[in-house]
Amino acid sequence: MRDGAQAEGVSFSVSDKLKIAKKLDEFGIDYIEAGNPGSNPKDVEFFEKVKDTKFKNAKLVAFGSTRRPCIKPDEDANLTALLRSETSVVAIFGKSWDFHVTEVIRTTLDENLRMIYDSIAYMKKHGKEVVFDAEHFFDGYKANREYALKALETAWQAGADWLVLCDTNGGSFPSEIAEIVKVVVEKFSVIPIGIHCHNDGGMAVANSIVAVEQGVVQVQGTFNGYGERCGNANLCTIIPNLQLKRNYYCVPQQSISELTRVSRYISEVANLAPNERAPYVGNCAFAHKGGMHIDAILKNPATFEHIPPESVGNQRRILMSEVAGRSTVLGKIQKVAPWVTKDSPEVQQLIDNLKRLEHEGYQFEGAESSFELMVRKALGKDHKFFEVKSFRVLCEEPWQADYSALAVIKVEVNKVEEVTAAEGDGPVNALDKALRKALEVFYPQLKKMRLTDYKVRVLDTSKATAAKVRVHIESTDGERVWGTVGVSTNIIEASFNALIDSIEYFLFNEMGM
Ligand SMILES: CC(=O)SCCNC(=O)CCNC(=O)[C@H](O)C(C)(C)COP(=O)(O)OP(=O)(O)OC[C@H]1O[C@@H](n2cnc3c(N)ncnc32)[C@H](O)[C@@H]1OP(=O)(O)O
Ligand SMILES: CC(=O)C(=O)O
Repeated sequence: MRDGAQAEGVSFSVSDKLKIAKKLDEFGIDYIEAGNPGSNPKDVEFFEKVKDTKFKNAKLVAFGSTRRPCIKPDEDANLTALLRSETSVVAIFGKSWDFHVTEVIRTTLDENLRMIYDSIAYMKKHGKEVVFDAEHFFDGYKANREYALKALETAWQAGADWLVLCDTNGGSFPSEIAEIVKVVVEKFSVIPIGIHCHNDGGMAVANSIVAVEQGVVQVQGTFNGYGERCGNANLCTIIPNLQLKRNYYCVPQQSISELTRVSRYISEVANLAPNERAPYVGNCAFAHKGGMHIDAILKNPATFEHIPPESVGNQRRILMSEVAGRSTVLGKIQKVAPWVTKDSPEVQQLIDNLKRLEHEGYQFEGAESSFELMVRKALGKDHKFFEVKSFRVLCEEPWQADYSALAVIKVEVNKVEEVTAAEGDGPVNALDKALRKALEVFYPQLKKMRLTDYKVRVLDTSKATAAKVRVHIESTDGERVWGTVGVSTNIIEASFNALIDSIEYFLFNEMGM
């Protein structure tokens, strides 16, 4: 929570932090580095408020630096703030790279060692469990091995309970990490060692895992890999890798199946879109698109899945597209016509249609309801709920009216006509409102349905404003979510077709057809 909050775009409130801390505790995280009380009043308030919370598993950790040069620990504002936070554990970060001592702190190498010693000894005197984060340890070791090891030794002599090796700039390779961690684990065999990796070279997860293989017993990371610059080691990848594949105990076994839920909860609280392609927990992690993959998955999921998705609380998804085969569409077709088999001629005909339409610009991935309606039409299982006899959309200059567009529509249901008009914030919005208003006269249940997403993609940009566009609409009735698609050179027509599909799909489901 401390390093995660250093990510660009993340700004947790105190109540966000309290919620996340509880969630991490329930999940089974052992240590939660919850904030930096010497940094800002929000973290001070968090540590004040969290005092009333009982945690089942986790120990809360307050984080801060060694004392400033040439002062006593009890004169240091940051160390005072750490004590005031009243956590049983504190993490003290200190310099272990000589270059940082002279360039950043601008003090002597000896004074930096005294800063490490004094700060840790002071915390120990106050009864704290102390984690020493050796900042830039790997770069420091490569530049001046003797000094980097001296920083660790000083922390140990001062009474640190943990020595944590940080790849602060995130540029190390797994082979380097493995080699250096091996030396440290052998040299400091009496004290537990931890690892803290940043992801600037895209190797934070691999670097953390090789460190564990060399004997470290604490991995510092963040959920979803949030953190400074390219982020920290992603615990949503490290935990299942270690626990499911290497039999290390990280969290209670039943928590592993909560991993996807916790990852998405934290992205929700952080107000960041979840990473679709994240290993294990991403929406695409078990999404199969290639026809041959899908055929194999349906025969035996282990053919194209490294673990069962449900073991981390994720789910398998089968995507509809131009690279689909008959096995992909069979399930959708059987929903409408259960007697159809993979070898039925209708299946080949529908897959040919799908590929032709994708070539024309449709994309059925995420718009599978439009495909289902196409199946109904092809198999004669269609139903005409309504007919749109005509519509007209008028656009006005927005600065001359509250609404910028007006739509008039005439629909017919069971030979009864209804004409309505509606204003909207643009032509598509006006058309959507007018269509619903007219249809709600016959189908009041449409009041439950609403649009949740509307996306337009220009397909052939070289034709500029004459280009074909694809419109994707996502709708919900509060319980289900479904997607539909429309393609045309006219954006209103493309939107209209996607809207009509969305309403028809809803009505089929409402009527249980
Ligand atoms: C690798 C990491 O992620 S470590 C954690 C980094 N996190 C953060 O920086 C977020 C929290 N930081 C802050 O809120 C602020 O930087 C504060 C409150 C801690 C300090 O603010 P300021 O006193 O205004 O200093 P400023 O941020 O400009 O500079 C950092 C100071 O910390 C000093 N410093 C850096 N590392 C250490 C260390 N390990 N031990 C002691 N002092 C250190 C620097 O030398 C510099 O001191 P100087 O002003 O005498 O040159
Ligand atoms: C301590 C810390 O956050 C780092 O070295 O990256």
